Amino acid sequence: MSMSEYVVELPILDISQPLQPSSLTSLSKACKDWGFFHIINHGISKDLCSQIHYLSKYLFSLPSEAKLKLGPFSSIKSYTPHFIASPFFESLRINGPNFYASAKSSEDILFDKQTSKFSETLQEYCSKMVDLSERILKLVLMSLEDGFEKLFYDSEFNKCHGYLRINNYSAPESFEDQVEGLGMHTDMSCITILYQDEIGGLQVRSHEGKWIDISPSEGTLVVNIGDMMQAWSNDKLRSSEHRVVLKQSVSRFSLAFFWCFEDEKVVLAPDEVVGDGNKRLYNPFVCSEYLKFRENNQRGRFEKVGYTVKDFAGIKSNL
Ligand SMILES: O=C(O)CCC(=O)C(=O)O
Ligand SMILES: [Fe+2]
Repeated sequence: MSMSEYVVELPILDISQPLQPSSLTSLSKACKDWGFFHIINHGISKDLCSQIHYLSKYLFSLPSEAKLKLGPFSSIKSYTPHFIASPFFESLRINGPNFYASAKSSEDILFDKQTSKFSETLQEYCSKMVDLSERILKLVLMSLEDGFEKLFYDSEFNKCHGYLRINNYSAPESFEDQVEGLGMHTDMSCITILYQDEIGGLQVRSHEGKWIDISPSEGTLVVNIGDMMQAWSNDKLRSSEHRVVLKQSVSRFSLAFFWCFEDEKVVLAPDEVVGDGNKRLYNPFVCSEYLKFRENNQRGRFEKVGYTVKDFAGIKSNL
């Protein structure tokens, strides 16, 4: 077996300029095979990411009692403490469309009304993410077939909304080589845009079940396809299982922006997307029903996610 079987070259799209046909071809292949690709020249400065990292570090360093005022059993529910996703993972959620207001309601509870740039900074980051999500989604549609972005963006994706998860991974002390910071899962979004710090540890699962590193690279953001797009595209786009592994004594930080269909959306691949003579692989389903399904299957289990959109809405005779 040669080493090359373990290495994957994901395309790096320069999204500051129109994509060349060859870039569209590699985008289309990456979305089908891996559901992951990279973007550069995206307009998110290193400084903005460092600022959020710095402000978040302070936030996560607060005592648990303070953080637990933000959830999961409080009315605001923006905080996910350790031992829900994994012993090493905690996160804060910022909801759109008014990201400022969402960040501010967490900030006011945590920071005792003292002024910080937390909400302003997150508003800036998230509004840029909204803009990026729209542009990237159009490129993904275009990669399915030229013209699909015009045919489907406004009719199918105009009510999409976004939310950000600020992910903080604490350093494992254990002497095992690999500890899961976030177990294997698929994202429930249409697409996810991820900033990861320089530590690494994000891995995507190949069709054969091998874990492949998605290494960080400065100035690069990771984009991945979520379950909603997998179902909507009738499996022409892949929502891959991925996870985060941690190194001993090293903490890690990431920002995951999820761009999603509205809750009441009925997800159904259009005929043009399924294509003549192809079988439809999913029954239509309401977005919020799938979110509920995942929540119920996930609660209290941090080792594995076992259930995806295939289990929920996949047409059984095709499985
Ligand atoms: O922290 C990361 O790099 C990945 C996070 C992730 O997959 C998620 O939040 O869904
Ligand atoms: Fe994820």
